[in-house]
Amino acid sequence: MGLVIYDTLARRKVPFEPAVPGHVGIYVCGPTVYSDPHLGHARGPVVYDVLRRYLLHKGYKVRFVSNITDVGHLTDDADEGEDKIVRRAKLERLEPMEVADKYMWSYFDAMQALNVLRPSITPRATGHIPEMLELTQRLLERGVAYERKGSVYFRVRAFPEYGKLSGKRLEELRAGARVEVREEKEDPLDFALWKAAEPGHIMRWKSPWGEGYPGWHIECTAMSLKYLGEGFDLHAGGIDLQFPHHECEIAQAEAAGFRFARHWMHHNHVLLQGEKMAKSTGNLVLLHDLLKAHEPMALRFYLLQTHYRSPMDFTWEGLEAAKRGYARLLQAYREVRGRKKTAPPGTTPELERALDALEKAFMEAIEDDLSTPEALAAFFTFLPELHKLLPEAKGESLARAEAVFHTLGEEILGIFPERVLEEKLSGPLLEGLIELLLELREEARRAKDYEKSDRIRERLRALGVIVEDTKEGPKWRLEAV
Ligand SMILES: Nc1ncnc2c1ncn2[C@@H]1O[C@H](COP(=O)(O)OP(=O)(O)OP(=O)(O)O)[C@@H](O)[C@H]1O
Ligand SMILES: [Zn+2]
Repeated sequence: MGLVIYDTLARRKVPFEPAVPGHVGIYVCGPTVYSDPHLGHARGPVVYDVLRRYLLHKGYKVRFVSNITDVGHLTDDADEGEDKIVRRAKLERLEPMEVADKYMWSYFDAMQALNVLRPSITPRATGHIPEMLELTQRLLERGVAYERKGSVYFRVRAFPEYGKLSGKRLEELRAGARVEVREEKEDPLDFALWKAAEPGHIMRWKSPWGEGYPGWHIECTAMSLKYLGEGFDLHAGGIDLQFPHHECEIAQAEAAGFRFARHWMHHNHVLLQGEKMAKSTGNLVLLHDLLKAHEPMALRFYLLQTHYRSPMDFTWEGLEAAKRGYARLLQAYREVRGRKKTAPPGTTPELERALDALEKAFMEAIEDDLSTPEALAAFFTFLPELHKLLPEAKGESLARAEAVFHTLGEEILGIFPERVLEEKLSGPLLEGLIELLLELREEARRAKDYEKSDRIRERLRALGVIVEDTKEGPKWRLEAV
């Protein structure tokens, strides 16, 4: 495979070679489902969807695991604070699982609209408590974890490689660490694997150390190892997860004696007015609002216009520009399809050469650390050439052009689902056409051309549109059945 990715752990671009030939295992940290998703939540799924689509195109079998966090993610991302789901449940007066389901489906709906392939497995944290308990137990047995008052903490001191992913140094972290209110930890850097449930805490499970609930980091270690096995190919997520979440995931897995992910990828944030778009701060644009008002594929195109490792500043002007760019591309694809139907047989050598150049530039871009902006640029370099050649283009070359649009645009980038190619007449257009026919019919009646006015009414009736002449003029309705 020619793919090279920037591996956060190696701190450089490395060839992406799966451990088992022909198979790729990917784990992407999914959302904590306590509110509706914002645009930032779509970036990772769309980026890793392109990676997955590229691998599928290359013939790999891909197992793509992306979890749902429905317990254990606390409000301050550390070991204090309230569970995000529980807090929302109190606010909305719902069961915690009602909150989780409500926002999980809200997230899935948005992902479907964005043409993101469904994960092969979507494990929920609450469905994997036994696996987390087993891993915690194993860490205790190996002396890298300890129990205090029903909670179990990971002993960071016992894992000298802690910090290798984020490049953070233990002394600096320790100097900057908050001193915990409860003096349970041996070291402020230690983190919870299991937390004792306080009286009244709703989400709780039985454990060897009393009733409690899991820490956020242990979820992903347990679920990724369960479904992808030791030494799986890729673990990915947003850069905010690099530390502490992913650093802790590595510590838990490796201190337990398991080989963990071979490669790590992190996508940068979507920003709004220079700040991270985030539900916790309310600095956001909701995905559902965007998807209602704008073509979802233009939104996907917008996300892909920035390289995943660069921050992306969301602006309304940027979105409008992306819509125009996407429309140009889609229009060209539709024209190719239209012309192909009537074109004479044969090939057009210049078009063949332009397609060769497009395919080469596109694949080089994707294989160079998933450079979707350059892959899109390759299309825009191709467009003027295409428009020049279209009027004279021959059938076989047009058929190839259509296939190239499909392979690169839909199979790999996922921006041309069947839906956008159908040039369907929509409601407002059809209503306008009926109104226009009724106007012409009125003109015919005024000119006493009854043969024409009756013909219009009969033809409409045959199509299921009933025209009635009333005192206020002609009215129309659709036949009930
Ligand atoms: N603005 C953003 N841009 C890109 N990715 C984001 C952004 N915000 C969150 N993510 C990513 O979305 C995934 C799910 O995030 P999660 O639900 O844990 O977010 P959160 O931290 O609870 O919410 P938020 O950060 O919005 O307050 C993570 O991989 C995270 O990195
Ligand atoms: Zn995770």
